[in-house]
Amino acid sequence: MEKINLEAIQIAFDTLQNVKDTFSKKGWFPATSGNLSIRVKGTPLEKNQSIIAITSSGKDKSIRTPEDYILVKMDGSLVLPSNLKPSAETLIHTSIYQRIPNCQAVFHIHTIPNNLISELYADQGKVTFINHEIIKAFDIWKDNASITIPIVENYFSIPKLAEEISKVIQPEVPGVLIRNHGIYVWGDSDFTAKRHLEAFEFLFEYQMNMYFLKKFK
Ligand SMILES: CSCCC(=O)C(=O)COP(=O)(O)O
Ligand SMILES: [Zn+2]
Repeated sequence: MEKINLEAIQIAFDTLQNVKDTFSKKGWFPATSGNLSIRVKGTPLEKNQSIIAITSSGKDKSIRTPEDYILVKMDGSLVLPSNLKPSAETLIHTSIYQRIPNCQAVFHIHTIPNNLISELYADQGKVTFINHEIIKAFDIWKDNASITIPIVENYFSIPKLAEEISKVIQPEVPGVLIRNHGIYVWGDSDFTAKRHLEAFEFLFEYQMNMYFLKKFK
């Protein structure tokens, strides 16, 4: 059995609970969608030895239960025997931890704005935002700042989806859109991942509103 610090597990579960409650209040987990994870063990350099705490699959994420989180290894297997099922999208989380140096938290949500933007710009495979103050939330501090987020197709096979995501993501842009599915974001802490997610959702809502304003003016 893996040696894991019990205190680290408790901190990770408590953190995920706070994030889950906060996102749930924003309506960011419709119809049991979405999943969250935090690295519990292993430094970013020991990518394959890492252990993450991740949300269980198919739960109503607005409700707290003792079965909400589970520990998994980088191959998606459980650290301890359990009847609980980790997120069906666990392999997307583990591939992001393995691909991105310093990744400590990965959050995934489905919203109308992120789905609409992913569909509107799917043919380009990316969407760029320029000259928004909120781009500073991605630690980009310059005039005429821009950020381009990649968009991948929504494959039914999670290993295939994880592989496609792994191919397009870059450490400098902490997110990826999946067409008509949702967004994955990450950060070097849960605080940073949350900031990135809020900034992306702000940009998507802005762009969506601007699209309709221009169409009907
Ligand atoms: C009704 S949501 C379909 C699955 C999904 O996309 C998702 O984000 C939730 O999956 P999980 O297994 O993590 O609950
Ligand atoms: Zn999803």
